[in-house]
Amino acid sequence: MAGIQLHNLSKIFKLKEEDVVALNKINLNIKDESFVTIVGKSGCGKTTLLRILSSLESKSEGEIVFTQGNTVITSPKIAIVFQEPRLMPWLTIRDNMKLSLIKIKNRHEVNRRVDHYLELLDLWRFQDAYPNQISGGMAQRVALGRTLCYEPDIILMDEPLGALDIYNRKILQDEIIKIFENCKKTIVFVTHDVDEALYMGQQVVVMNNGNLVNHMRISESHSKDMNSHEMKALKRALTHSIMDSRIIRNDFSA
Ligand SMILES: Nc1ncnc2c1ncn2[C@@H]1O[C@H](COP(=O)(O)OP(=O)(O)OP(=O)(O)O)[C@@H](O)[C@H]1O
Repeated sequence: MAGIQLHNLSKIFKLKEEDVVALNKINLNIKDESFVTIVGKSGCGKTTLLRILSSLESKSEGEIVFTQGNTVITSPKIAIVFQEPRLMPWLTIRDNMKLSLIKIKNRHEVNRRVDHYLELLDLWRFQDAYPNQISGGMAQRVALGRTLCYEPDIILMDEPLGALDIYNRKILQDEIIKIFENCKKTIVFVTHDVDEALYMGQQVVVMNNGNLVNHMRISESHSKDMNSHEMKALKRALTHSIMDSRIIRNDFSA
């Protein structure tokens, strides 16, 4: 497990005509074993942040510090789940899940992990099927299983449920929460959906135009009633900060 501290993190894309500030000196502290959701309009910098955290993109300025308790660590295991499951069509579900374990030579350990996550994600019956024989929701569950097999310290999720219908979305939301509670990972989950951000996160971070504009801590329990007065009020406040680009805080490191 690992925590993440962002210090004045910036990303500027240099285009021919102009510079695009995708992240503007943001400061954020994500604690070890916490579930943080990031919500904001399209283009506000959510994906850029995840891509920098996972080293798919370089930062322009600032610092990222990974921690374990009070100790700074250099290279935590980080995995990313995308909106599309990105499965290999010529491999079975079982073999797709093994892909993240390619560096592990011990076959017993590989099978132990794959068996464990096939079971946990209720994919056991489908282990010999191919991706074109399963539904979209199930394919995303396989993508999640492949990530969990890797046993990362930090899981970054970029709109992982965005392509699913509302029913499968709900089921997977609860499964991801259950996995978080069982496996105690640090999860950073990006979504456009305010309800999803509130329902899933222990903390919700709002981004707007490359800035951090709000940071809410939600009650510890994940059994949230989205129709309660408290959640409705939080939803109103979140929506307001997503829509109002005048508010800029950028420092939520405390
Ligand atoms: N490779 C790139 N080159 C130039 N500009 C980029 C690049 N990637 C992202 N941007 C710009 O950076 C800003 C943030 O983009 P980003 O994809 O991080 O937003 P987002 O919040 O994830 O959007 P969405 O929800 O639509 O995925 C946008 O203005 C985008 O056009």
